[in-house]
Parts: sequence; structure tokens; C-alpha cells
Amino acid sequence: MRRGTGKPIWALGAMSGTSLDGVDAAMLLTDGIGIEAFGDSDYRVYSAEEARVLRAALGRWPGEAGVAEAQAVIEAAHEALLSRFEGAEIVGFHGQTLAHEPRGRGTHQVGDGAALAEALGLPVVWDFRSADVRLGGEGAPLAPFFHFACAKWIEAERPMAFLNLGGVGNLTWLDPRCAAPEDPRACLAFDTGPANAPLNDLMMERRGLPFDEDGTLASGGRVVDGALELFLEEGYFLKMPPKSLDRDDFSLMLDLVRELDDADAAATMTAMAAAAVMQGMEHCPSSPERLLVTGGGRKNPVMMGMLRAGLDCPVEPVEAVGLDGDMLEAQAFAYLAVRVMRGLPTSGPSTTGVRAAVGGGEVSRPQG
Ligand SMILES: Nc1ncnc2c1ncn2[C@@H]1O[C@H](COP(=O)(O)OP(=O)(O)OP(=O)(O)O)[C@@H](O)[C@H]1O
Ligand SMILES: CC(=O)N[C@H]1[C@@H]2OC[C@@H](O2)[C@@H](O)[C@@H]1O[C@H](C)C(=O)O
Repeated sequence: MRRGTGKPIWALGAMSGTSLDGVDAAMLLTDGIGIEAFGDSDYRVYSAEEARVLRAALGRWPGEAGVAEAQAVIEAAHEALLSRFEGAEIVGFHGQTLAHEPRGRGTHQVGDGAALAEALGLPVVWDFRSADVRLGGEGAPLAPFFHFACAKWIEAERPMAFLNLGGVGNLTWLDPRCAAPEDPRACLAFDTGPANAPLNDLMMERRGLPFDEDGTLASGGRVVDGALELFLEEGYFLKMPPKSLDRDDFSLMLDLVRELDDADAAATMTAMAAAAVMQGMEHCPSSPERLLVTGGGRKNPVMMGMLRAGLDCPVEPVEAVGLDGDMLEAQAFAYLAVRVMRGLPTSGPSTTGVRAAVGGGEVSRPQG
């Protein structure tokens, strides 16, 4: 395995997240350690039919019904989006998580990197999570080593945290004074709990809308404490990190708000996502000097307001430091691809609970 920094290369990363809304792709110039430059980015939305196919395959494992159809959607969408870019030497392809059960059947990201390598004529790094799970890790979250690089890029000097509010929430506490992210004192990371996914499901069920845009519905509702308390009794919050979740692990949340009117249900679910983060912050080894928020939830003023009210550090979108909260995860997989190519680890005991730092990811090169 080749270790070391080498010269920075342009990598193209792609992520299709748990919200099932589309694929993000972004270019990053990196040597696998530092960030040299951010490049172009683009997004391709899933059509209603594509989203239906993906949704139908959630919870399914290789070979099961609906998986081949989901794979075709993922590969076509990625090929269409990634072929718009020029100048990449390597691609980091996350694929779409259909199921995630690290202590059970494993983790399943659909999308064949070898086929994508052929289609794009570029080396593709993919299947980032399986090796970590095989070595006893959670296989998620994987963005933390990139969050560490972002902290170096913004020249942070004291412990701080990144929060991703996607379908699921994940938190990275990090100490930028450490030399490398695999240093056991550098990062602590885990999934905080459900973020937007159950709220989106509620919006679809009650209003036929994909999400609560700008927190409009929640802002007119009241948080029902009883439901919030029942939610916080869930055993997941007592578990020590690292720990991770599948998109629908908290689907019972919908039952907790079943009797509430639409606005109260939305407000209470928004509060649940924020409360899960607040619980998670208790696990940080020291109080972070700031919390930088990425992912779609940073655009929800009600969720952000609840976080600001409940936490004693500044809570800002990552744009406050010049990062792009719509593309951070795509950039993360560009970064991780270069790390894999260079034999550098992509996760460690304090980010996924894996036994030792591991470089997860398979490399496929075009044969033609
Ligand atoms: N203006 C907005 N107001 C409220 N919520 C928003 C807004 N914009 C986006 N969101 C929420 O953010 C979600 C998308 O977030 P994001 O793209 O970070 O998710 P993802 O990458 O699919 O998820 P994950 O990180 O869990 O894989 C939307 O489904 C919606 O719930
Ligand atoms: C198994 C899986 O795909 N997990 C996702 C999901 O979406 C958010 C959260 O749960 C995080 O653990 C992870 O994604 C990000 C990109 C990560 O690995 O850091």
C-alpha cells in the first residue's frame, strides 16, 4: 500500500443521501490530507418515478426484490451527472444506502463502481463502508475525517464540531490541534438521531409535500413535551458513541405525534431532531467553541432556532466559514477517494468504533 501525501489531485465526489432527493457531486483538489481548493459542483434531482423506485428498495439487501431497479436508477443518475464534469483524475462514489445494520446483516450501498468506472473512463473508489463494518465498525459516519480537514482549512485552533442535518443527523467533535484525524484524540463522531427523514415522512403523509420548507408548518405549532420525553427515552440516546443509524430506525416517531394536529406534529418532530443533537453534544470530550451545521436542516430556521436556544456555543451554517453545506458530503467522498488511493485511513475507533484505523473503499479502473 502506498502511503504519504503526494501531489494534490482533482477528485470528483458524489453522494446520494438518505433524503432520496437527488445526487450531489463536487470537485476537490487534495493530496488526501489537506484541502488545496474547492471546485465545481452540481446536483441532479431524482424524478418522482426514480424516487419511488429507490424508496421501494429501502431496507433491501443484495439480490432482493427491487434492488436491481434501484441500482439501475443510481448508476444512470450518477453517470448523467458525473459526465458533466471535466478534469477529475479519480471519482469517489458513495452510492445509495438501502439498508444499514452494522451489527447484523451489514451495510448496503447500491451502485456498481466498476460499471461507473467503465462509463466515465476514470478510476472509481466505492463501497466505502463495508471494510469498516467487517472490522467491527459502524461503517458510518465517514465524513468526520473530512470535517477534520475542513477545520484545518478554516484554521480552527480549538475544539469545534460539525453537525450534518440530513435525513439522519451526524455529529463530529474534533480537535484541530491534533496532527491527523486518525489520532485517537482528534475526532469523536456518531449519528445523533433522526433529523429530517421522519419530518419529511410526516409532511408527505399529512400535506403531500416533500418537506417543511423553511419550517413554515412547525413555526405555527407547539412542541408537545410528553411526546418529546417519550422520544428521548429511546435506548439509542443512552448508548455511548460511536454509533450509527439506518434511515428508518426511528420510523415509530410518527406514532408519537399521530394524535397531534399537523402544526403541533411538525413542531414536535422538529424539536425531536434538535433534542437528539443536544443529547449528542453531551458526549463531546470538551465543549466545542462553535457548532457548524451542514446538510438541508441548516435551512430550517425552526430547527436552527431550537439548537441555538438549547446549546451554549454559537450554532452557524457552514457558510459562515466559506464552506458549502449543500456539497460537503460530496466533497467528503472526493477526499476519502484520494485517501483510499494513497493508503490513508478513512475511519478509526473514535469515528466508527472500528478496531483499528481502516482505509475503506474498493478501487475499480476502466478496462476498456
Ligand atoms: N429550506 C428548507 N427548509 C426546511 N428544510 C429543508 C430546506 N431545505 C432542505 N431541507 C431539508 O433537508 C433535507 C435534505 O437534506 P440533505 O440534502 O442534507 O439530506 P441527505 O444528504 O439526503 O441526507 P443524509 O445526510 O442523511 O444522507 C430535505 O429533505 C429537507 O428535509
Ligand atoms: C449508512 C449511511 O449511509 N449513513 C449516512 C446517513 O446520512 C447521515 C448519517 O446517516 C451518516 O451516518 C451517513 O452519511 C454521511 C455522509 C457519513 O457517512 O458521514
